[in-house]
Amino acid sequence: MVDIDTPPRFSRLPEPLVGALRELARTRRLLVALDFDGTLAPEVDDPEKARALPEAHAAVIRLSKLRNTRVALVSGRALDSLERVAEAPDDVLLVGSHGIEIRLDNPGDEVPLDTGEIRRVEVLGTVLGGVADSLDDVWLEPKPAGFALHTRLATEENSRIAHVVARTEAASALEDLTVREGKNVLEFSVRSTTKGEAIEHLRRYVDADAVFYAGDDVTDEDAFAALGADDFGLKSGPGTTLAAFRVPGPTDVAAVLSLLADLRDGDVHEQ
Ligand SMILES: O=P(O)(O)OC[C@H]1O[C@H](O[C@H]2O[C@H](CO)[C@@H](O)[C@H](O)[C@H]2O)[C@H](O)[C@@H](O)[C@@H]1O
Repeated sequence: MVDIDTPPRFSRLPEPLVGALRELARTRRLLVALDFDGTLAPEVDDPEKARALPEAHAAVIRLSKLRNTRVALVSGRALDSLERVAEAPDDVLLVGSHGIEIRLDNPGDEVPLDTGEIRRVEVLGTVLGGVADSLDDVWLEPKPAGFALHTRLATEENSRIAHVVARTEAASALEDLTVREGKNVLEFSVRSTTKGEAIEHLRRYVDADAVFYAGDDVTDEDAFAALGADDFGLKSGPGTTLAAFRVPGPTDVAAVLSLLADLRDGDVHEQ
């Protein structure tokens, strides 16, 4: 590990953040866990068109090839959707559906839905499908254990109605649903796993001495809450957070990841 000045291209990053990153880079075994939408990838209207910024994608690949370093993507997306948009190498661990779906190194780590849960997902689909069909520009994204009700392109009024009616009708049709509010999206699931539980699972699986986590949305706060004193939490964008550090958005997240990769492979140099 070298300890020289931060290269000029990283000079916009706050000094306390860079100092803490240098400390983290010395960790023996590191887990780098990353949210996808709003963190690696800028937000777009069509979720299928979201892609990580090129610098973020390159940093993910570099970090995943470093010794004693594992990278995980921890997303609210269904696992198959995350696989498509993330275009990550096989050695990157993937967590989808806010922790419900997990792709580790070996197949068979998944916990399939039981018949009761499958039936509940079907009922949920009928109820939420009715809400989406009744309002312009409100649409339903299916996931294995539930649905995301998207309102990004809807008017404020339709968005408000969608949220109220969907919550009310889903609650009267099914008990004990997990409902999560995100950016222009309301998510319903028949399982209650969180990103925080996913981080704890990954920490044990990787046997990490420290964890780096970056995220932008309300559901990422569960992951930040799972971090300890030796870990590093990075919030992307505005909003209340438990993370110790914040950057304005995906462009700066990419810069932080590039610097972490440089520091971790002892290759910091003037560019
Ligand atoms: O946990 P994440 O990786 O941040 O995933 C959260 C949700 O991301 C997607 O929706 C969000 O991003 C879309 C693309 O930028 C945007 O159109 C939408 O308004 C956002 O809510 C995804 O579609 C959801 O399934 C994820 O749960």
